Amino acid sequence: MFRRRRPNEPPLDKGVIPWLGYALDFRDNSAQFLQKMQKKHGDIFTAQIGGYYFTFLMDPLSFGSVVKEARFKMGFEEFAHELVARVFGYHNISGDHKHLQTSSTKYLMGDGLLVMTQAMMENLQNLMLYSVGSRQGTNIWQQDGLFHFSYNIVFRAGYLSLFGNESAKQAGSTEKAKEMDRLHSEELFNEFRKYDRLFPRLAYAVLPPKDKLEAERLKRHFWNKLSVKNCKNKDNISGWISDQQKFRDENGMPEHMQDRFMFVLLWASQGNTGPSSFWLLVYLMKDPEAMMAVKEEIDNVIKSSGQVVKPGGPLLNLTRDMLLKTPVLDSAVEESLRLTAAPVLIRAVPEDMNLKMADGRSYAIRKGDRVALFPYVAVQMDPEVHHEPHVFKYNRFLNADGTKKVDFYKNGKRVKYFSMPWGAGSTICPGRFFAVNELKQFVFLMFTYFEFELLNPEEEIPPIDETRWGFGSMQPTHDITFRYRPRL
Ligand code: HEM
Repeated sequence: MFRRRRPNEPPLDKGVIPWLGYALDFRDNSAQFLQKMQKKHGDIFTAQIGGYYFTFLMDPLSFGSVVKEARFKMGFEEFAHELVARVFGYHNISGDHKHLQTSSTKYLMGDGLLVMTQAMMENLQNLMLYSVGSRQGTNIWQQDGLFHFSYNIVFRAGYLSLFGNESAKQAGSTEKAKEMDRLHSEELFNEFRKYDRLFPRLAYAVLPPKDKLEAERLKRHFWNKLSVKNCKNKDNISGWISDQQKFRDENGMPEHMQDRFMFVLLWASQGNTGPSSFWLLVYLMKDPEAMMAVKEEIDNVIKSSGQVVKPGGPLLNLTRDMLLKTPVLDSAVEESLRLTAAPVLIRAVPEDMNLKMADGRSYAIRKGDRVALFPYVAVQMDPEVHHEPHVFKYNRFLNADGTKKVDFYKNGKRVKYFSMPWGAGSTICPGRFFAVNELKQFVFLMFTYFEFELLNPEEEIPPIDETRWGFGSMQPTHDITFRYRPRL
């Protein structure tokens, strides 16, 4: 209450409500709140939010001094453990964050990614090609919400690829096991969406009692469904999941706590990619030139792999190698993430320290405070860095010679962190290569196997739901209807 700004500290704004400070403004619309504060105080300021003092750094040229500062690492872990305990009921053991990183490098990148790409392909094909009946020779138009459709398919395929398939032996046959995969992943998705809707208010600890009970019920549902015991009966469990279980088991973690961790992993791995696949598709569908460029690239990649996808023929074998030959699609993916992925990066300050800005200014930051970056406002929407930042330009991240564009400037200086959908530094999303792969596989299959269009081509892209800023991929306020039918 008595805190005053000291010499060399950033501008301090405590708000008018004691202790709470700006908690409500931040919760209701973090982006708008930060834009207002940036206008009032400039590119660094300290705001009181729910009893904590957060120093927001809004100058992207200075992001390196937060992202690369080793002293923030410990602070982040403490903060993350607290949040995970509150929202998921999971209590960590020593070394488990480090192990998650090592295991993610092994199973979600490099050679591990080859295995995951194959698994994802098989699961996507099981869900997408079966559900439209293309194998049954029908080609009638079907209608769905594009957000629901994309999230549903990408969530379920991602979940099955990581957590494993029904055992063919127990099911009696491979076909029966595939059918069971389709049914139970659908059920899991429906329950997940209920939790997903409660999530922002759960994270801010503002759920009314009835919803709190529902969140508790859902958590238990997932602990049970994803339990180590149930996992043991699955086929094709990914190394990522089995390695996490093995590590915790060997380090004496009780089984019920391991079950809880499985839900943390489901959340981290499936909460963002589905919504992102929706934004990618909807932006492409509203931009005929982008649509054509991506379609042409996909057709060429398939053609040069020597495959012909035709009715009754073999399914498309989309390899990791093929997915590496798509600069246009890569740029479209990056652009849609720039527009719709909006994490807040928070670091706890372990000791009094100085934060150096790119222009030479230096600010004193107090022990116990938090430092935060919100790249969405600070850089992804900065018109100086990204011309017409609200417009989807599928080739924004493409040079004229077809290589990836990485040169973006502010005040004549090169901006290293020009878009940060994955966070950065020691906590950067370890699933990012797998996630981009998933998005591209989904788009490849949509373009290869289906005709699809918005039911009303004039309908605007739905706006972003402003209550979810800070949690990763944003979601739309409402769905948009589209129709699709098999090409083959
Ligand atoms: C479009 C999809 C995705 C987006 C936008 C996304 C974004 C993020 C962000 C912003 C963070 C926090 C970074 C930070 O605080 O600095 C994160 C963490 C994480 N993500 Fe992702 N992610 C996506 C997909 C995935 C997938 C598919 C997986 C796994 C298969 C995954 C696994 C994780 C894990 C385990 C963490 C925690 C890392 C840690 O604590 O060090 N993510 N993700």
